[in-house]
Amino acid sequence: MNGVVIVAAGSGSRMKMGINKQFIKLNNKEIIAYTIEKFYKNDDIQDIVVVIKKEEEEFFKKEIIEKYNLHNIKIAFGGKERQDSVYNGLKSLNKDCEIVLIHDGARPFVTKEIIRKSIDEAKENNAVVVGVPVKDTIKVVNENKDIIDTPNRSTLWAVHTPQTFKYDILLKSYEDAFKNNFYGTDDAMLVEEIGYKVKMIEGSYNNIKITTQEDLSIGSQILKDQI
Ligand SMILES: Nc1ccn([C@@H]2O[C@H](COP(=O)(O)OP(=O)(O)OP(=O)(O)O)[C@@H](O)[C@H]2O)c(=O)n1
Ligand SMILES: C[C@](O)(CO)[C@H](O)COP(=O)(O)O
Repeated sequence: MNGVVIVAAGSGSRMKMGINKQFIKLNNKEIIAYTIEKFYKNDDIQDIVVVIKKEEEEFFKKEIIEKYNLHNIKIAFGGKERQDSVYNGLKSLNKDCEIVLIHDGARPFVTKEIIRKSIDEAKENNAVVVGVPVKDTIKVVNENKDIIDTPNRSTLWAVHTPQTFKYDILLKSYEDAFKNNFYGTDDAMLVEEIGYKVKMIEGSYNNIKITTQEDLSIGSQILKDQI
């Protein structure tokens, strides 16, 4: 059985619109509704957990679950950091979950192909993330903004979600991380920390995370192109 944890319990502080960015509408539909539907209308996925803020439960049930007729979606509640939210979602998955995908609620442009490829590769390789090669030259700077390094661009990828794992490996990585008070900025970091290899697979430059207001107009354009 394949399950997905969709994390949507952030605050959207960089969006600066005073609401959880996941409830902002793009072309008349909420961002989180697009994201859930990518997994809901997908035969490769049998179990869906959406992690939300406790105080947004009523709104989420009425304005997303009921409005878009979504059945058998499980709800878990988020924590302080993204990592806490993912862990709460992981614990709500069906006990016979073999492959788990972790996906940001704020990445509505994930495709069926990316989901399929992630599951196939995770079965072979235990742990995989999607990403894209960076197009810009990346500089490392110090606190004074002096450039201190220019890493070789051919080794650099920007990492997206889904990040996909054999369930047992991811659960163990999360348990160890909390034991050691280790916090990462993505799921793969926790798996790397306990010594597993994580494979990168090429995703799409359109699989953006809606983070700032600029991303809303980019997102509307991607939607038009996808229709
Ligand atoms: N405690 C948290 C923090 C983040 N997320 C989710 O993780 C994803 C990626 O996080 P990010 O883009 O940083 O979202 P926010 O935390 O909402 O945004 P910001 O950092 O601008 O406040 C989002 O779908 C967000 O809802 C979550 O479920 N729980
Ligand atoms: C997991 C992630 O989507 C990879 O890019 C990202 O790290 C989560 O969001 P944040 O912006 O780093 O909080």
